[in-house]
Amino acid sequence: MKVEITPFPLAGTLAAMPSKSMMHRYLFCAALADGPSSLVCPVISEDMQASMDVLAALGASFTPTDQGFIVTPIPKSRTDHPVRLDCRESGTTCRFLLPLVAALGLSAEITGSGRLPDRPLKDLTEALRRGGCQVSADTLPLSLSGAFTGRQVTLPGDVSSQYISAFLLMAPLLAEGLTLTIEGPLESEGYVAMTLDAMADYGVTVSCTGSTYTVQKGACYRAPEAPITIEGDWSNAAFFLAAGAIGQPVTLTGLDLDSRQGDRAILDILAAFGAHVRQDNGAITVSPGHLAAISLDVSQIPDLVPILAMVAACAKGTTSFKNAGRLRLKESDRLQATADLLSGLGVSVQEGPDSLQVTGDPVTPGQVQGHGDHRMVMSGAILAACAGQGPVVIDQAQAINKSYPAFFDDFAHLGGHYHVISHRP
Ligand SMILES: O=C(O)C1=C[C@@H](OP(=O)(O)O)[C@@H](O)[C@H](O)C1
Ligand SMILES: C=C(OP(=O)(O)O)C(=O)O
Repeated sequence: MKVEITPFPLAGTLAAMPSKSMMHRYLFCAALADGPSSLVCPVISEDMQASMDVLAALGASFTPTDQGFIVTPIPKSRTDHPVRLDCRESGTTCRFLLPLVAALGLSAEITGSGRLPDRPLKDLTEALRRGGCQVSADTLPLSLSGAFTGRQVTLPGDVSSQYISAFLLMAPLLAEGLTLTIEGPLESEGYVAMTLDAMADYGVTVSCTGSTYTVQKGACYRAPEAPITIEGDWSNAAFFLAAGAIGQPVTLTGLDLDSRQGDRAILDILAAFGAHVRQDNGAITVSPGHLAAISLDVSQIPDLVPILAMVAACAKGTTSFKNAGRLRLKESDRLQATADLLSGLGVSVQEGPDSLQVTGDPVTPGQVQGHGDHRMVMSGAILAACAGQGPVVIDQAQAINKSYPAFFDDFAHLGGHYHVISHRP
């Protein structure tokens, strides 16, 4: 899909959509629980659906309710036939799935699409092999068989936190429990905290000493009686909060200020740029200020970088993003894609191996690539609407469905002007 954005600042109030990352975690916990549980999540993105589909292929079932689903867990007795599991483009689904299949002792063919087959899995596949599994390759597609019999795992902290979340999530299925040690600094730490929170809501306590996590023998996921409501998504709310910083005031509701989501840092960062941030009875309003360049270490907040780079394009001076190397491992090479998008719209940008420097400049009209990446499309749309000086065309805009299917509806709700030029992917 190709869309054309005509400049017109966004303004008004919006409800945050449910967190994709939290939903993935609750889906996996619910699918492994000792009975059915209810998840309240009124909007389902493609990535959430990918997790639901692979869990359904393993035997879980999802019965729609008014606002979400009752999840009936994977039965204890399962077929031994190899299953085919398609993770589509969802890195979280894929990383969470591999150790789960191994813990269940199943055989599976695991596939993915888009950029997922190019994204790294090696530390995960090697850990599984050390635990006794057979894994045919270190990227998708791959086949996996043999039960995981390891009792301890060591994983790097600086490639993907999803590896760590994945082994923690499967640990309660192991008869002897699991000790997981993280080597080196832990990046994207908030995502591991989110995993621990979801596990705790399903009755599993993980102890942590320094960089070692332990799930004790006998741990077991217990279905909570009360429905679990998936909290608002800070990573996606960030697009519209940023619109508030560079255009006109925007208010978001449904976000938890005490959330474990690392991307709630968007508020402090926008304030550091010079935007005005106000909280009032759970509603968060961001209004423009005199934006000036800042310097950011983004090792804990990789998903915020594309939209923050758009804010930087509207700030006086040169903003630098450092420790951004893992952005190259996402749905696109997001450092290159961000640099391409900004330079395509006349903004000065310098890309380093793991850094980006963006200088505030007028945003010219133009045609840019969405790189098949939801966060690139949404970033480009916000910049074009709030700071553009003429129409901006973005291709592959259907990528938004990966995390935020209602993005353009919400964009229009806030007054944004877009029209679809072509429906072809
Ligand atoms: O666990 C998760 O839900 C995620 C972890 C992060 O990945 P990395 O830890 O690989 O950086 C983040 O970028 C991704 O969008 C979602
Ligand atoms: C990187 C992302 O997700 P995943 O790793 O699950 O594909 C994302 O949503 O930006």
